[in-house]
Amino acid sequence: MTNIKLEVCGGCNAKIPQESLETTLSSINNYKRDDILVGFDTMDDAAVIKIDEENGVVSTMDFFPPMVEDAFSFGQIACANALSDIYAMGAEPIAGLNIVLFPEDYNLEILREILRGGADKMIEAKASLVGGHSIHDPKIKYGLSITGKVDIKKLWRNNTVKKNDVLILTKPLGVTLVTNAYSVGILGKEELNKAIASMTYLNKYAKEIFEKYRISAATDVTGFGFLGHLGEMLSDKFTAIIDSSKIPILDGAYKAASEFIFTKGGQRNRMYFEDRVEFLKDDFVLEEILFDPQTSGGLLVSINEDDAKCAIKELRNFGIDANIIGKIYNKYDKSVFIE
Ligand SMILES: Nc1ncnc2c1ncn2[C@@H]1O[C@H](COP(=O)(O)OP(=O)(O)OP(=O)(O)O)[C@@H](O)[C@H]1O
Ligand SMILES: [Mg+2]
Repeated sequence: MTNIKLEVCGGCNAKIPQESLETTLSSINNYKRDDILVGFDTMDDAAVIKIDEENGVVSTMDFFPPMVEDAFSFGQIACANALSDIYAMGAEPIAGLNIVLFPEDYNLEILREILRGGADKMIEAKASLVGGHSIHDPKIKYGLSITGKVDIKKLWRNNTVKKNDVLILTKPLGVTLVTNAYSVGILGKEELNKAIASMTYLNKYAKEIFEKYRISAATDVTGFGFLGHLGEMLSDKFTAIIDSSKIPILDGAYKAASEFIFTKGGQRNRMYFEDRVEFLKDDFVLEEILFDPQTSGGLLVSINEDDAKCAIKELRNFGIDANIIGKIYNKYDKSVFIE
């Protein structure tokens, strides 16, 4: 154990914005193999390689700077976040490689704690750590590349929502607002600990429940915020009407946004997406929460309306505070309406 506190500067708030990523990637030449089922062109959560008519290999990587001071918790969060993209594809994680950037003059006890945190979540996921890569760098960054497997007929893509489906979100929003508000003394340990508990919670459990139902599309809500990731799901073909009163929100997030704890990532997300959304309510604080970048956020799924009530019941019985938060319609002038 170490009591040394990490410098907090990141999580998914550190991600390069959606627009910059899309324009940069679209200009890169790429060799197209027939067995690549999902690449980066649809901005999905992970890549999928077809092995045969039934089996696919799923591959993803994620790393970022710390968003909490405690090294063990940071390791847990980074690993839960990396695993999450596998669950968002409806897949099962098999193996992980650690990605470590660590300052030359830092106490190695800190690194051990970060790696212990990551290993703890790999064990919970029943996935094996099989290696990694470690270099010196002026700022700590940690994450994993995860490989998983999937039945390709049951693969969940991010942009295949169906009209009349409803949307379920499995974790509360507001983690970057809460962690930033804690850093400047506006919120206390109680709110921070709830945010950490949410970020370390594996999406494995929600995924295993959703597998029993008709899911047409899924993603995890991370750096581009709830609205950015919802936008990827809708592409330019569908519109969602969201009932904001049903959106789960972390304790303290509303207070943080009311006290003008605006995050850089949240402002970037707003600039990218605000033209596609109509807020039917006058609530600027709620808007900030919907644009807030999430680290290790919940699954956002598009599910058959007839299945949704049973799925919600099962999620709640399991202790996951999920709600039906909206519905999918044919494309209207805006992509999202917030009621
Ligand atoms: N430098 C890069 N080169 C090629 N593809 C990239 C690069 N950075 C991101 N991508 C791809 O862009 C898409 C969107 O990336 P992004 O990191 O937002 O997805 P994600 O892994 O679902 O995010 P998160 O881990 O926050 O859930 C993914 O398909 C990802 O593989
Ligand atoms: Mg993702």
